[in-house]
Amino acid sequence: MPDATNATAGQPDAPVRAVVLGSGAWGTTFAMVLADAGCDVTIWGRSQQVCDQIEREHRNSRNLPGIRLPEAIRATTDAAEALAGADLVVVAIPSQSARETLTALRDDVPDGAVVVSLMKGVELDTDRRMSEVVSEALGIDESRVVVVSGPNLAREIAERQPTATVVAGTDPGATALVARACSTPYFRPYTNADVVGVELCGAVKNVIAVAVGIAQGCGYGLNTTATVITRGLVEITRLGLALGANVETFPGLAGMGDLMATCASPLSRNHTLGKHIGAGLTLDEAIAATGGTAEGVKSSRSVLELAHAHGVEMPITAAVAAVLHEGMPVEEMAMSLLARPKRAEGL
Ligand SMILES: NC(=O)c1ccc[n+]([C@@H]2O[C@H](COP(=O)([O-])OP(=O)(O)OC[C@H]3O[C@@H](n4cnc5c(N)ncnc54)[C@H](O)[C@@H]3O)[C@@H](O)[C@H]2O)c1
Ligand SMILES: O=P(O)(O)OC[C@H](O)CO
Repeated sequence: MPDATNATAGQPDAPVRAVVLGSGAWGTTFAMVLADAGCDVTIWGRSQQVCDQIEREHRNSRNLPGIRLPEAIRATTDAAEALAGADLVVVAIPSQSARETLTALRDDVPDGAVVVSLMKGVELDTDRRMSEVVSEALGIDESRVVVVSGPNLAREIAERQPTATVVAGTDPGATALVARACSTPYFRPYTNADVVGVELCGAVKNVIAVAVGIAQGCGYGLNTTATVITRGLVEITRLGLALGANVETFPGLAGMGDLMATCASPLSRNHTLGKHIGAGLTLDEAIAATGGTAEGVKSSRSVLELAHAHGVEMPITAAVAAVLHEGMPVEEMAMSLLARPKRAEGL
C-alpha cells in the first residue's frame, strides 16, 4: 500500500492518525480508503450498534451491506477518545448538521490537526459553504480545512472500483498531506487550490441530479437528461465564477465528473429521490423511499439564496426548489424551463 506517513509533521515513520466523524456510507467508505492508504483510522459514530459492528465484525451492514472493512479500523461513540492525537479530522455527516455537531466537538479537535470536509451542501440560512462552516464551528483558519470531492459514489469505492477525486485546499502542505493520506491503488487524488469551485460543484450537482431524476421519473429520455446535465453545468459555472472560482474547475472531476456520476447512477440518493418525485411521490414519501442523505433537497434552497445574493440566474435550481418546496407540479417543471426567453448558448 502507498505511504501515508506524517512526513510534514516531522515524524517520517509515524502513520497519519485519522478520525472520521460519521459512520454513514461515505464516512465508512472513506475510512476504508484511508486505512488502505496506510493511515491509522478511527470512526466516530452516533450509533453504538454500528460502531460495535465495525469493531467486532468489520462490517457496517446498515450503510454498506456486504462490504468487508479493514480490520484495523476502529470505531467509537466517544468523540474525545477518538479525536485525541488526531492529525486528520474528516467530517462526513449531513451538511445541515455540521455546524451544531462540530461546535460541540470544538474543544476535542487537536491544535494543528488538518480538517477534511467530505460534505456536499450549502448551509441553510447562512448560505455558507461547508469549509466555511467547519472553520467557523471549530474556530480554525480556513487554510486548515481541506475539501475532498469528485465522482465518488460510496458503494463503488467500497468495492474498490477505480476512481479519482479532487483534494482542494489553500494550504499546499495540508492539501498534500490529505492527498497522500487517501491515495490507494483504486483511489487517485488530484490536488486543486480552488476550494470555492470544488465545493460549489459538489453541492449544486446534487440539485441538478434531483432535476435529472425528476425528468426520468416523468418518463423523459436521454435528450432531456443531456439537456439538464449540460445546462446544469452552466448554472454551476455561472455561480462559481460569480463567487471567484477558477473556470478550469468546472469541466474537471469535481464538476463535470461528479455531475455525470450522480446524474447517471441509480446509487445516487439525489437522483433516486428526484425519480420518486417525478413518479408522483410527495417529498416526505420520496425521502423515506430514498434512505440516506439526499443533500440536494435542502441545498436547492440555500444554493438559490446564494444565487440571488450574487445576481446569478439558476433556472434549473429554481425549478427544483419550486417543485420540492413550493408545490409546483412536476408536469409544469419542463414547461417553466423551456418557455423562458430565448438566448444564445453559453454562460
Ligand atoms: N454516499 C456517498 O456516495 C457520498 C459521496 C461523496 C460525498 N458524500 C457526502 O458526504 C456527506 C455524508 O454522506 P453519507 O453518504 O455518509 O450520508 P449517510 O446518510 O449515509 O450518513 C450520515 C451519517 O451522519 C450521521 N449523522 C447525522 N446527523 C448527525 C449529527 N447531527 N451528528 C453526528 N452524526 C450525524 C448519521 O447517523 C450517519 O451515520 C454528505 O454531505 C454527502 O453529500 C456522500
Ligand atoms: O448519493 P448522492 O446523490 O449523495 O451522491 C453521492 C456522491 O456525491 C457522488 O459523487
